[in-house]
Amino acid sequence: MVIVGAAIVRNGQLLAQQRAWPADHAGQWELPGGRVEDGESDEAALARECLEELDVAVTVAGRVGEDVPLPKGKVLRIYAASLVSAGEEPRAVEHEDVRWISAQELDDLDWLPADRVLLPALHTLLASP
Ligand SMILES: Nc1nc2c([nH]c(=O)n2[C@H]2C[C@H](O)[C@@H](COP(=O)(O)OP(=O)(O)OP(=O)(O)O)O2)c(=O)[nH]1
Repeated sequence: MVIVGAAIVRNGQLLAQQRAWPADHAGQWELPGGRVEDGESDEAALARECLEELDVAVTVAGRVGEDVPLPKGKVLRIYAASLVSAGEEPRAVEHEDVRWISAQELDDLDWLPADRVLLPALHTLLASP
């Protein structure tokens, strides 16, 4: 099963969201996203999840890093993305918090373990023009 995540970048900053649940992951940070449903493309799943979780429309671009294995045979797959309307402010619909993160702050966040594996690729993404 594929879990897709969106690396949404605006003005050199990455959008991260803080989990409100389950208890053992509450407070930890992740990228917006979720499970790809049957018959759904990765891109469509990302667009749907960003609308549900952040109430924003996104444009999905290329892959970021490699698939990261998750427990129970799942994989985490990240795509670069951008807001359709750059001025629109994402809001935490079902999360504790949502925040724009600079490259300097990236390593200091308490990321979910799989996301930590992707930090080098996320640094590369933020460094690219
Ligand atoms: N969305 C997201 N999930 C992540 C990331 N890193 C990571 O390990 N995960 C894990 C946490 C969860 O076990 C799983 C995604 O679950 P989810 O609860 O966000 O997805 P979902 O809404 O589609 O799941 P569900 O309610 O259908 O069970 O992937 C990440 O960066 N973003």
